[in-house]
Amino acid sequence: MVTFLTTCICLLVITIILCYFYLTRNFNYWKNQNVQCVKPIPLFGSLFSVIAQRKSINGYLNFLYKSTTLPYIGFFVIDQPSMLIRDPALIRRILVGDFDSFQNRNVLNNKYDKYGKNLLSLLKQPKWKEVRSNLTSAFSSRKLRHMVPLLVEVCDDMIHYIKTDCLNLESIDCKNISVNYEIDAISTCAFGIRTNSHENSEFATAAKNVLGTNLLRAFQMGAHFFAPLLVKIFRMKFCDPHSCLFLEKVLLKSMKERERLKIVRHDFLDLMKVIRAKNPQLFSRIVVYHEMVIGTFIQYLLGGLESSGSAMTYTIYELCMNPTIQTRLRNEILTVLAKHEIVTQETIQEMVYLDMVIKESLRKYPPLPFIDRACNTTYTIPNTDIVIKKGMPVFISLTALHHDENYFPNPMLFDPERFSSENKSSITPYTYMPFGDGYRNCLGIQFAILSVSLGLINLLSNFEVIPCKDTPSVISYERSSFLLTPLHNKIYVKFRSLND
Ligand code: HEM
Repeated sequence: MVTFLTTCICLLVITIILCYFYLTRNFNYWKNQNVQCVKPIPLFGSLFSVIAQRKSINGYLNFLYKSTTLPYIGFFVIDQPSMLIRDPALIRRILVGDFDSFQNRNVLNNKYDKYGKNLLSLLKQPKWKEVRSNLTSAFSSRKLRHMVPLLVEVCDDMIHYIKTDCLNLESIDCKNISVNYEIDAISTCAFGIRTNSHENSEFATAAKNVLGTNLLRAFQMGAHFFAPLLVKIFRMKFCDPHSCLFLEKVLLKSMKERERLKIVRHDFLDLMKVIRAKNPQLFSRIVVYHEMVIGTFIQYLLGGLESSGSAMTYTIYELCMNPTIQTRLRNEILTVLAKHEIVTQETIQEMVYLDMVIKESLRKYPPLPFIDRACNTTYTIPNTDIVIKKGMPVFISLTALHHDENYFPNPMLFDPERFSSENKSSITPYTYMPFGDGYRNCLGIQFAILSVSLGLINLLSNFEVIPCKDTPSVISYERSSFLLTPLHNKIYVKFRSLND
């Protein structure tokens, strides 16, 4: 009995020692190359504060950025050496000049994940390039022109909802209104599905739950970035499968209906038919085609609803806290609208101050607060001996760059003048990138700006936004989210009719 117990203890000690050596095998990687780095802890790497939920991943990258003035700093994602790039010139190389060495994101693309495997943002080369070039034309200026009247209808739903349900409320969560508006905007413009998410629809709930709202979902998503082994072992999914299944059924029903009635809308679904006809070998099986369409539908919702919804929310919040800016913007909107019978893309382009306000809002609050790339070759940082090995992730903190006093003096001040025609040329390249940059930047930039602009035009020409008792004086953020999500995912304001 004693021998058995001794053997067990010995085996346990040996296992612990082996695990220790395995988990710490890379811990000298940066030290050996004389790169400043954060001291790692076995099992957590440098991410103890993130795993313990003391900091969000965005908060951690921000902290790393501020902890040095050097062009880069090393850290460890569990056992994997990783790097935060601070220097704009090196950022430019990674995103553009040396893109061939940084074509993929660090996030895992899991072949067992029916919905996740077709998300463009998760795809790896060479499939990524093929899909991206096919999808790019969905957002051409001609397509966007067709979308304006559809977006106007969706704005009408939002304004109607606020007028009938919100005006006598003391506080209204403008995040919920903005996200509902964006769900309707993406669904109608890209897929011809007319939803009214403000009316508490099942569709809106499923769309919001794709990313998930609870801690387990946050963990599963985070694991795709930081613990791919766990994803493989436990066959985790990037998106919530129940919500995806619901959305799949709605989409397939809408596709069948369009086939039956021979409806042509020149939207994303029609574009997918053209792509299929041009690439029969790619979509030889209907299941593959459907998976691709559904994957893209979910990608647009994922890419669009939280980020565009947040962009609109934070802009509303800043306008609420800065009444002078709000009045100036409303005056511009009303003056331009008075000159035109209908709103078109040209009408929106005349609203120069609106563009400045949105840009400043995306600076102060980049909805996707960091971007990442995985090195796909062995890369030596130019003019140094520092090697980034194949497979190593590099990160760029958008929040940290956007809030860097050296690039944006008095960074916490909401000042749209930074983007006036006189001032914008003095912004250092690669320090302002709310949509990322380079070949793998955001696919939906123009659509995002169009939908946020139209949403704000309609809100401000109907209502005044004022603070209420629940409006925070400074915004705090959720620590479990990798997006820039406000605390409890809510921001309260009050809407007052302009006719009062
Ligand atoms: C204000 C709103 C938005 C913001 C701030 C935003 C921001 C971003 C950022 C920072 C990235 C990563 C870029 C990089 O790694 O360099 C990204 C990627 C992406 N975004 Fe957006 N986005 C917005 C709206 C949208 C919309 C409306 C759509 C689609 C309808 C969309 C679709 C995508 C896709 C598909 C990708 C992945 C592109 C690829 O990997 O090739 N985004 N977005």
